[in-house]
Amino acid sequence: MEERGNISIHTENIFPIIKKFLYSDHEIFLRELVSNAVDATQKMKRIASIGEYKGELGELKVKVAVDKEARTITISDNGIGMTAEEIKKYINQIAFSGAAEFVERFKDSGEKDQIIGQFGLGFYSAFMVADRVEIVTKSYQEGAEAAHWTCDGSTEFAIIPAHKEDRGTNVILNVAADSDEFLEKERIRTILNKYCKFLPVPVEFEGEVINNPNPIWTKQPSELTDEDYKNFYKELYPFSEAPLFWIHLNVDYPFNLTGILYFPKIKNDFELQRNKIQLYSRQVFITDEVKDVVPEFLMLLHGIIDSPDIPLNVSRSFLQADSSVKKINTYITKKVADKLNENFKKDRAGFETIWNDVNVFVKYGMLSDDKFYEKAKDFVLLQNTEGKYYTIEEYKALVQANQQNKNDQLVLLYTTDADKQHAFVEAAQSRSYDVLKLDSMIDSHFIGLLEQKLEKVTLKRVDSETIDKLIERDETKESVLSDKEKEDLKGIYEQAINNQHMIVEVAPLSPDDAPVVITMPEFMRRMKDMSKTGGGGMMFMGDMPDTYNVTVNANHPLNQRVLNTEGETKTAVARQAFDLALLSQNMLSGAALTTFVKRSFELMTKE
Ligand SMILES: Nc1ncnc2c1ncn2[C@@H]1O[C@H](COP(=O)(O)OP(=O)(O)OP(=O)(O)O)[C@@H](O)[C@H]1O
Repeated sequence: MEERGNISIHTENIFPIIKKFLYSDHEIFLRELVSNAVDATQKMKRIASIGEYKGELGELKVKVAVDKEARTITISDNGIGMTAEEIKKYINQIAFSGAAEFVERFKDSGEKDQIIGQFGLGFYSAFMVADRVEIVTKSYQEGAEAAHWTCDGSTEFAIIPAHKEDRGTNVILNVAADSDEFLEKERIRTILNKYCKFLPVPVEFEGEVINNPNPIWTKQPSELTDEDYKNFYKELYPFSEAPLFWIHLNVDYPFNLTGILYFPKIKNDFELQRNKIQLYSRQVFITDEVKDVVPEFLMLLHGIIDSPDIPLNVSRSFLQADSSVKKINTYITKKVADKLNENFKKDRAGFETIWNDVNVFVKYGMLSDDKFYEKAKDFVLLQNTEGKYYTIEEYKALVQANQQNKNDQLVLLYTTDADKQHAFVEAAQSRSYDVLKLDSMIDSHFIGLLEQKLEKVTLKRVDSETIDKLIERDETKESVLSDKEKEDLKGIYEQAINNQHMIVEVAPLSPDDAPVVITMPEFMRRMKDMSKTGGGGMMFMGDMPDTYNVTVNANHPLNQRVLNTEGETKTAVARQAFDLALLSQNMLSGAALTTFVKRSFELMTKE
């Protein structure tokens, strides 16, 4: 006997609204229906395990089939099935009211783009691609009669008795004219691969099981070998280099979370490596946009997070404030820090070999998360120009005796380019100073962080001052020139250089130091760096030409010669000395270099 009825929901015509809402993400209908089928088989397994089902369980499985001729997609399972009464309750009432609620909540929301794809619409999502949906189902309960339900997405439905041998449910979608793409086998295969790859029950398509029902994150770490982790990484990212190491996440209180996070080999273009963490909920793929769920600095990691506690059906602003999301954030941060610390402690040499790959990530974490800083400060490594690694404390101890200035500040020297700044590095080494290599993009921020966190420590780039001033002592150097001679020498150089952005100063350095030294003060360069990365409200600095200090060494014999030379040669020699200083710092190029070479030949010819 056929029964017809009306689905009792208040919103009329939710179908067109939903279709419009989910326009960009129609494909999730398959995820929803396959997950329902998986749920039904898992419920069956549970019912059998507690002895409430005496019949044959069979091999629990979900099948997906496409019939292009008949224009249908069928999702079948041998799960618990439904009686006609249950269809009325679960499909007519629950599924439809869920869809109605969705429309009510989000129809005026400006955030709809963000929630699309994260909000599981459940069974109703079938109507995004089908103009008629049928359910043929038979409950596992003894003596149950099969039922056949049909609905065109409006609020009307029909149920008739049906003939079905086996327990379980077939959901048949009669694909709508505008959804032809879903009748293509390849399209269906792609969608299954995206969302269903790790569902816990075998999913068969075209005679093949398309999923891995027991992915390694659902197992205990003690059951797994390094090979297992590496193979799984390959399965996820077939084209990536092997990971450096990994963390197996596994908590069930106060929230539920499993997963594996891999440390990839990080290239400097880390922007490109984002969206490599996939979010699952009970092995169903949800999204690879895990912003807000995973701390920002951990977005560089790869892998999988699986949690039913992450609310998927809410908007982004809600997600940020959600307490389980916050706890998950804290937990992941802690696990990552602990893992790094463990690697550092267990195998210092090994840790040093991967430092190049993890340093950007660790520094990024220290900058963006205070709790991470507190843990990482004990294993973050500093590398010097000789390639040796030190922790912060080890390094402070190393330079303590020799690099304290007159104000009791420890001055840590660094280079951003050991080749270009070679003359300065060498000058520093001649005084037995140690020089750190801080040359990645993140280091300019990291330097600021160290100064802010470490007491009585300041960092200076080797070329920010002349060697005497780099680490200031109380001693004053005698000048062999009188004040009048110094004044004259300054005038000669100013005339020879003839550039208002080169500030000339005559100072008594050691006779062994270079005759002319060009430096850019640390604070000036940092402000310019900040303006380049857009921070600190220093935008205007970016447009200013570089200004340098030119220190003329009063005690160098060359400068005494400049003073004593007559005529044009005087300026030529001063200019020559200045150009040589530029040259040693890779600052001489183009026309200036050509002029320099010509002048060199002229001076040599004169001698
Ligand atoms: N293949 C199936 N076998 C048995 N029962 C099913 C099947 N598909 C759906 N149901 C029943 O219909 C109900 C409604 O399904 P629907 O997908 O709309 O919501 P849900 O699965 O409860 O929640 P979600 O929004 O997470 O999908 C299910 O809870 C289940 O009881």
